[in-house]
Amino acid sequence: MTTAVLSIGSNMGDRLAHLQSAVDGLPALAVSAVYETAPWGVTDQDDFLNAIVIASHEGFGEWDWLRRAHELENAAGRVRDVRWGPRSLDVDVITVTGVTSIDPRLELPHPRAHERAFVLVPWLDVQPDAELPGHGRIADLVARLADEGVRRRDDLKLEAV
Ligand SMILES: Nc1ncnc2c1ncn2[C@@H]1O[C@H](COP(=O)(O)OP(=O)(O)OP(=O)(O)O)[C@@H](O)[C@H]1O
Ligand SMILES: Nc1nc2c(c(=O)[nH]1)N=C(CO)CN2
Repeated sequence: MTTAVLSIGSNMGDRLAHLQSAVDGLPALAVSAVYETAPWGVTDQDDFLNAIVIASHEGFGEWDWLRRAHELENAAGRVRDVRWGPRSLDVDVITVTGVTSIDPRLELPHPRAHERAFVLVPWLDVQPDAELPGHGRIADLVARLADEGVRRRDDLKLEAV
C-alpha cells in the first residue's frame, strides 16, 4: 500500500469539472478545499483552480501513480505543448510515502513543490503536520512564502466518494 500526495490544477474550460474528474479517478482518502490561484511560471494566462488529493492504493508503486496522473490528464483532453502553459487538467505527483527519485520522468518529491503556494496551501488543509522531505514542515514553508495569489473558494466544492 502506498500513499501519494497529488496536486490537481486546471485553467481551461470547466475548471471545477476537470478537477472533479481527477478526484473521481483517484482512490482519494482526503481532498482539500478549492483554491483560485494566480498562474505560476508563465504568468500571462488565466487563473487556475487548484486542490490537493491524498490517495492510497494497495499495490500501487510510484510509476502507477504517474501513469494514473497521465491517464486522467489525457481523459480531460489535455494537449501537451507549452511548459507551464494553459491546461484543462494537470496532475502532479508531489510525494509518494517513502520514495525518492531523481529520474527526470518521475522526480520525487516533486522538485518545485516547495516553492508553490498553489500546492502547499491546499496541502496544509488536509495534512497540517505534513513534511516535504528535504524541505521540512509544510506549515513553515507556507509561513515563509509571500502572498502568492492563492484564494480559497468556499463556494466551489469537490465531492470525494
Ligand atoms: N513528480 C512528478 N509528477 C508529475 N510529472 C513528473 C514528475 N516528475 C517528473 N515528471 C515528468 O514531467 C513531465 C512533464 O510534466 P508536466 O507536463 O505535467 O509538467 P508541467 O506541469 O508543465 O511542469 P511541472 O513539472 O513544473 O509541474 C511528465 O511527462 C513527467 O514524466
Ligand atoms: N497557479 C498555478 N500555476 C501553475 C500551475 C497550477 O496548477 N497552478 N501549473 C503549472 C504547470 O505545472 C504552471 N503554473
